[in-house]
Amino acid sequence: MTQTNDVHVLSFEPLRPPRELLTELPLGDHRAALVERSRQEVRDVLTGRDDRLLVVVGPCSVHDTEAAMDYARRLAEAAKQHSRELCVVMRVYFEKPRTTIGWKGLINDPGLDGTYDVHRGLRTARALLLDILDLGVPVGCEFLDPTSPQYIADAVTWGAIGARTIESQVHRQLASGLSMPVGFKNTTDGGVQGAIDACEVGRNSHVFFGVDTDGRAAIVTTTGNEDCHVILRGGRSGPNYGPESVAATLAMTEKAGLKHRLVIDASHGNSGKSHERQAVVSDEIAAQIAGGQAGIAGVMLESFIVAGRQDLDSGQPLTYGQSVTDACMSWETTEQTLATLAHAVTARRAAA
Ligand SMILES: O=C[C@H](O)[C@H](O)COP(=O)(O)O
Ligand SMILES: C=C(OP(=O)(O)O)C(=O)O
Repeated sequence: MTQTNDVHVLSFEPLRPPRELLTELPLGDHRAALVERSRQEVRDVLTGRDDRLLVVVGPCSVHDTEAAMDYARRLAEAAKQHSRELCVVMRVYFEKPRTTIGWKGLINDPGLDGTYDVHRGLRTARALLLDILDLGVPVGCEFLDPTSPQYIADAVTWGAIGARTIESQVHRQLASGLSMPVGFKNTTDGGVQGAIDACEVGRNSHVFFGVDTDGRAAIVTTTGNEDCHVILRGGRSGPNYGPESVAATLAMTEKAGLKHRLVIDASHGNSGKSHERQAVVSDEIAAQIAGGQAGIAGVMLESFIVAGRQDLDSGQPLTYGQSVTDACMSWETTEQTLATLAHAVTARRAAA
C-alpha cells in the first residue's frame, strides 16, 4: 500500500515521561520556596507594587554548564549587592529559536555536535537549574517547544516567548498555562501590537493539545495567566527602547487594559546584536529610569564571562565563558551596568 503518512519522518524515539525526571531530580521544598517567592517579587515589580527594577541577565544561551555556574556565582554576589534596587533573575536559555538554521540549544543538542541526545539535554538542563537555585539565584527561560516545560518549568521564575513565536497560537496558549510571569517580545519586524495581542490571548483560558506530567498526549485546559507582559526588543524597523517608543507602548498597553509595566531588552534589535552597543543602550534606559520613567519595570541583558561571541563550527577550541549564539557583554561590563541601573532606581525613587 502507498505510504501517505510520516513520509518525511526518519524515526520516532519515545521521550521519557517528565515525571521520571522530576522524581530523579526533585525541586524540593527549599528551592520551591525560592521559586514561589521570586515569582511573587517579579509580579510585584511588573505591577509597580515593588519599585525595584527586574533585571533578566545572563548568557544568550547555555552551552557549558561549568561556565554557567561560574557566571551564576558571580551574579549571586552582584544580586545581593543590589538587592534593594534590583530584582535579579538569571537568563538560563536552553532553547534557541533560529532565524534560519543553527544550533538549537542545550536541550536539543547538548553535545553541540549534531548528536541530538535530547534525554541528556533535558537532564543536564534540569540539573543546572537546580544548582543555580541552590545559589539563591532565580532563573528565567524562553519556552520554545510546547512539550519541554513539563521537564523544567517548576524551577523557573520568569518565562519569555520570543520574537519569532509570539504570533503563534500554540505559544500564546502555552503561556496561558505557565505558572510564572511570561514576557512576550515584540515581533522581529519591530511590531508591538502582536505582543499586546499575545498578552490578551495568554491572559485567557484555553483548551488545546499538550502533554501531561506522565508524558501522555492530553487535552489541556488552562486558567489563563494574569502575568503576561510586553518586552521591547527592537526589530528590523529599528530600536524601540527610546522615550517615544516607551511612551507609545505604554499608551497601547493601557488601552489594551494590561496592568503590567514594560520590560526592555537592551540586546537583539535594540543593540543590532552588538555587545558594545548593548552597554550604551542599557545606560540610555537607565537615564530614562533615573529621569522618573515609571513605566519601565525591567531590563534584559545578554551577558556572559567573556565579551563577544564565537562560532561553534570554527574548528578552534571554544573560548571558556563566551557565547556561541548572540554576542554578550563581559562580566566586567555587566557589573558596571548593574551598578548604573541600581543608581537609576535610587534616582527614580527619590523623584517619586
Ligand atoms: O538570541 C538569539 C538569537 O537572536 C536568535 O535565537 C536568532 O539567532 P540567529 O539569527 O543567529 O539564528
Ligand atoms: C531569541 C531571543 O530573543 P528574540 O526572540 O528577541 O530574538 C533571546 O532572547 O534569546
